[in-house]
Amino acid sequence: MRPFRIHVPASSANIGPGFDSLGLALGLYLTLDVATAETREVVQCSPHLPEMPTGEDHYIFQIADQTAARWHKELPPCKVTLQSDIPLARGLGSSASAIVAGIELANQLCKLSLSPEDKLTFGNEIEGHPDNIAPSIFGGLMITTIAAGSVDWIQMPGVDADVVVFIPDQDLKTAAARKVLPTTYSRELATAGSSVSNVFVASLLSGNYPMAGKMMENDLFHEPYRSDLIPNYNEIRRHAKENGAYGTVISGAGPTMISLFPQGEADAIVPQLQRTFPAYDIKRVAVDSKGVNTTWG
Ligand SMILES: Nc1ncnc2c1ncn2[C@@H]1O[C@H](COP(=O)(O)OP(=O)(O)OP(=O)(O)O)[C@@H](O)[C@H]1O
Ligand SMILES: N[C@@H](CCO)C(=O)O
Repeated sequence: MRPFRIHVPASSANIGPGFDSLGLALGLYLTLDVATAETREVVQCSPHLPEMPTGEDHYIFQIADQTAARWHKELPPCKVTLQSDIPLARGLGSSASAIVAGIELANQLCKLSLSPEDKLTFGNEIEGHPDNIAPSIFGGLMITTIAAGSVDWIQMPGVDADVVVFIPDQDLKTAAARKVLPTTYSRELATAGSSVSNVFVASLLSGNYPMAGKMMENDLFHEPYRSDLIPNYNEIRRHAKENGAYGTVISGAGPTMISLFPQGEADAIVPQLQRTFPAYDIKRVAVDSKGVNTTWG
């Protein structure tokens, strides 16, 4: 087998009112270098990948095994060297990137010829919602739903804005951040919340970013319940707005926050934001437009 490399982008889900539906692929990557070996082995070379099982039990191998089994194949042994720019449990889709990596690993090793739709459907079954899985597979801005009985999606190439992330030095597991959400919403709230989401997506499509920013900051489905879990939630939103941001929201389930700024303006503003919030890693990140990508050595 020729060695190969799998590149999977990070993602930011929800983007405010698009709870469990919207996700943007980001130019931070989980990278797997895969080579022939007698037994399974994982070598991790990144501070973002802390203590984890390095053999049979590694999460990515578990997903690859499930994928192979689903298509009636067995995963052959291999050595995987992992590198990652994606901090774990920060709201940047690390779990989805690991799931997509496992699916793609099985796809290549077992020659499954999976389509992007196959990967999305299976990845969504594992993660339970498609808003991180879809951008990690396709790239760009993904608008998804599972409400019509399948995973249906529309892809936009990206956003005409600069994306800035505020990554705190603490984690928040998605499961914990989902526990604080209501199990049901009234018709009044669901109507209002989905109307905000409708206007948000329409604003992005029509290029009305001031309106998009206003809608971003008016989510009714998750942000009001999670804001107390997010350090400096109000301060970051206010400060970003004072410095020209269209809008700032929780990235995924948090605790990272993400802002959209007018295109070309973020690089000048980031140093000032970093001085105000020194405990954070604040940076402009590109939007990834390719999604999961395999290259052969
Ligand atoms: N590269 C990886 N290898 C193995 N396990 C991983 C990897 N990346 C993520 N995980 C698992 O996923 C968990 C984090 O998933 P979680 O859904 O809580 O956060 P997230 O995906 O980073 O954030 P969000 O879903 O809000 O964007 C980690 O604690 C770890 O168990
Ligand atoms: N839509 C998900 C994204 C994080 O996995 C949530 O907000 O819980």
